[in-house]
Amino acid sequence: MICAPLMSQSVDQIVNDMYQAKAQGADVVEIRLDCINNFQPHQDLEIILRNKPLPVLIVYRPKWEGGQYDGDEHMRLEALHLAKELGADYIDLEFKVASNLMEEHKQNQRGCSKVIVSCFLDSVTPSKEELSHLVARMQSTGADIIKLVTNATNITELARIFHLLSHCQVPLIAYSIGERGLISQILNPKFGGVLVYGSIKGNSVPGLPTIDSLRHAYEFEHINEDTKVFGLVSKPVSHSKGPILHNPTFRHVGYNGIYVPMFVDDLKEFFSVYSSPDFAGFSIGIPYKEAVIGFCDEVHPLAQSIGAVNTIIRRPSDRKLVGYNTDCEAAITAIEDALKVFGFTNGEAFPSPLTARVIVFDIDFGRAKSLAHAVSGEAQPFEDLVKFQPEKGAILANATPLGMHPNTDRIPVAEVTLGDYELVFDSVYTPRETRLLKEAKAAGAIIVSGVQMFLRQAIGQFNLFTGREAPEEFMRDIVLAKF
Ligand SMILES: O=C1C[C@@](O)(C(=O)O)C[C@@H](O)[C@@H]1O
Repeated sequence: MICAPLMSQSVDQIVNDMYQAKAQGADVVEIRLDCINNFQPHQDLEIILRNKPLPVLIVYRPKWEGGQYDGDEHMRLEALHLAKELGADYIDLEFKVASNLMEEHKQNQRGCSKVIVSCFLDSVTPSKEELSHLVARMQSTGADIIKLVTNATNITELARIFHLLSHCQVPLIAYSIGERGLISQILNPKFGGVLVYGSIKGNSVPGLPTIDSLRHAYEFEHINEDTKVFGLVSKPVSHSKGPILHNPTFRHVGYNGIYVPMFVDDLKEFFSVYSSPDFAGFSIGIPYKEAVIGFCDEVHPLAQSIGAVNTIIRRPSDRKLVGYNTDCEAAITAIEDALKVFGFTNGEAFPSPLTARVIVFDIDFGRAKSLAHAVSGEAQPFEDLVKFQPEKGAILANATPLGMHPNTDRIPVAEVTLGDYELVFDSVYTPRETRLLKEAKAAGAIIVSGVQMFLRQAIGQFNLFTGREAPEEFMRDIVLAKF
């Protein structure tokens, strides 16, 4: 189930939000009474519960547990009792007070709300043993459902939450908030969680995905214990459009897979913790494409010669991590295809753009030299790029993240020279048309967006991930419609 937390300050707005949550695909709404201005328990609860279009979970969070209520504790608990009497489907009791209150709750026969005993740990996720002790203590309160939330500082902590979810005997809501915690929410149904939180549009709650992304980008309802997990290992990772391309494509071909963003701080720790066959493959993004080679058991010769891996699969026969590079062909064919469209082939076999004279600029001159050496080109100092005058008809390729969201006003070369390029290619794909491409188009150059490369590298990845032929037209249509 997806639960929408509603934190509006007025009761009218809450009623409105409940309907929106339903329309967007929530199964339950959580009403945060502590966020309501001048809250009048009887009157406000009656309006909310009389108008509920979905099951309602009532939370009245005190300041000592991260909420906004700092009034009298007795009145707070009274309001929760009242919510029960007035027909709340669930009420949330903080673990710190739950043991004293559960007896009272059980004896109070009015209303039939289920009780969620909750605990928020604003710290590193505890060890497996500590977590299971904590859950056992929470369970002993007599809770119907247990809720445990942590604030992960590293994606590897989430494995402990997955372990807890798959071994717990009582209904459990468990996840971690924040960018590093995101996959604990998305993958919840795979490991047996009963409920995750998703915010309604325009009302985003820090650290939570939106209902829309759970329903549409991740197609949450299709995830089950057999779902194979694929992820983009990167830092940062939230800009990636991989999920909105790979997930619908998995569904389209009937493959039980899910593709998620993985905010990774430490490759070594990551690969040692997520070593089960459930984690079947990875895209590798900035800044790890070179370093990740050291964690592959085998590397395809092309990727080896490039010195960069952007795709890893865990080979099912022996679980070995095998690294590939789908970026290289994607970049070259994106440029070649654009040149063909503009009639540069004359019906003859078209030579690769890389057969031309290659000049390499890099802020690290040593790296520029070694790349230039590998492609029989020449390196020039980065400082000279601003005054670099290309030959007429040259191709410019930006292979750096410069101009990528959020620093979209950056441009790597002097604008006055852009008119001298026949074609300008940008490997950046967020935004679709970078400032470099806009200026190049205005100067009359053919432009090739990083989206073209992104699509082609993703097609290559899909083939490797699934062992099936990627539905290229389908993927192209998604890119056209959604990017
Ligand atoms: O460079 C890219 C883009 C990417 O990092 C992403 O943003 O989804 C995914 C990588 O596989 C690919 O090589």
